Amino acid sequence: MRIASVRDGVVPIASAIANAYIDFSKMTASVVAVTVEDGAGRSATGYGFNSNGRYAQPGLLKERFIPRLLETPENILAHADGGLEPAGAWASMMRNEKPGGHGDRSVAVGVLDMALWDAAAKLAGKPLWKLLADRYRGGEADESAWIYAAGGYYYPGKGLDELVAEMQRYLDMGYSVVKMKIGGAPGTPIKDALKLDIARIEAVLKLLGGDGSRLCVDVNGRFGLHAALAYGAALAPYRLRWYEEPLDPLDYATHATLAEHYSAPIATGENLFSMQDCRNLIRHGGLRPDRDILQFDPALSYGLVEYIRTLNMLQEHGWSPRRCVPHGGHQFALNIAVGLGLGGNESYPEVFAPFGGFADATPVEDSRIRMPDLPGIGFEAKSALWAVLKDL
Ligand SMILES: O=C([O-])CC(=O)C(=O)O
Ligand SMILES: [Mg+2]
Repeated sequence: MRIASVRDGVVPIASAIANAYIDFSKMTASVVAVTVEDGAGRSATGYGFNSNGRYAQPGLLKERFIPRLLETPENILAHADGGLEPAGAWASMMRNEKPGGHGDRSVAVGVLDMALWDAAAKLAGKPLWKLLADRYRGGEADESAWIYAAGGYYYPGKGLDELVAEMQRYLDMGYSVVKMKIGGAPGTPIKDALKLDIARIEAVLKLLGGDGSRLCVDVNGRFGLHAALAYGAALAPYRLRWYEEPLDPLDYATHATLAEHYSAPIATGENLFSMQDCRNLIRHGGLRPDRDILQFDPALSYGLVEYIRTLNMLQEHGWSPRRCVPHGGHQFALNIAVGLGLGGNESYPEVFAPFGGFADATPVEDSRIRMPDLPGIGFEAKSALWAVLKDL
C-alpha cells in the first residue's frame, strides 16, 4: 500500500450570506485528490475538501502535510482487512507537530483524511458507510440518516416574507426540521436583536404549525453570558429543537452556567477541532448527555481518524454517538452518521454549493435520507460537486 500522488487546489465558496459572526464574501475551500496503490495492481483516487467556515489551507497543505503524507512508510498503511488504514497516514502527517493549539492545521489534515477514507472505501469496492459499519460496528449500518435543513441566513434585503418562503422551500423538499440564524441582524445591537429575532422565530414557527421541536436556532458563538441568558429566557417557552452555539465555543464555564438556566437542548461543537478540545467541553461545559447535541465536524477537525478518537472519548464519558449531529452538510459526515450510528447530519439545501448537499438521486423524506450504494464517499454521484473535483 502506497500513497502514489497528491494534488490540491483552492476553490471559492463565496456568497452574500452572513451569520451573527461572519459573512461569507471571501470564503474558500481546499480540494485535494489522493491516489493510493495497493501493491496488488489496484489503485484508487480519493477526494477531500474542507467544509464552510474555515478557509482553504494551501500553505499548510503544500509545506507540511502533503510532503509528509507522501513520505508515509508503506507498512503502516495496511489495515488487517487487507485495505487501506488511514490512521497510518494520519500519524505520518502529524509527525513533529506539538500537541495543543489546533488552529487551521486540523482543517488541512481533515481535507487529506477525507480523501484517504474515500480511497479506502473505493479500494474495498464499498460505500464508506458500509466500510465503517464493517470495520467498527460488526457490519451493522443505519438504513437512513436524520437530516435537517440549515439556512435562515442574513442576506441583503431579506425580510420575514423571504425567510418564511425559504423555510417553505425546505419543507417542500421533504425536510421537517429547519434551522435559522439568530443574534446577528446586521448592524443591530444585541438588545434590539432579541425583539427582531422573536418576530423571525414566530414567523417560522407559524409555518411549522407552532411546533418548536421542528426549529433550531444558531447564534454562531456571538453572545456573552448575559445575552445568552437573556435570549435563553425568551426562547425557553418555545421549546425549540436546539439553541446552537450561544457562546464562545472554547468558553466552557459559561456553557455550564447557561445549562443551569436553560433546560431545553443546547447544541455546540462545530468549532472544536480536536478530541482534547471536545473532551474539555464534555468535562467542563455542563452539557447534558440526555438532550444536548454535539456538532464536531470531521472535515474541520483532523478528519475521521480523530473523530473516532472523539467518539471513543464520548463513550468513556457516558455519551452516546446518537448525540452527535455533525456540522458541515457534506457527504463525508453523512456516511459517518449512517456507518457509525450518529444522531444525524446537517444539510444545506440552498447554501455552500457545491460542497453542501448529498448525492443527486437521494430524495429527502420526512427529514431522512438513504445512502447510494456506490464505492467511496459518493462524490461522483453529486454532479455539481464532481464537476469541481474531477478537474484536480
Ligand atoms: O454559518 C455557519 O458558519 C455554519 C453554521 O454555523 C452551521 O452550519 O451550523
Ligand atoms: Mg452552526
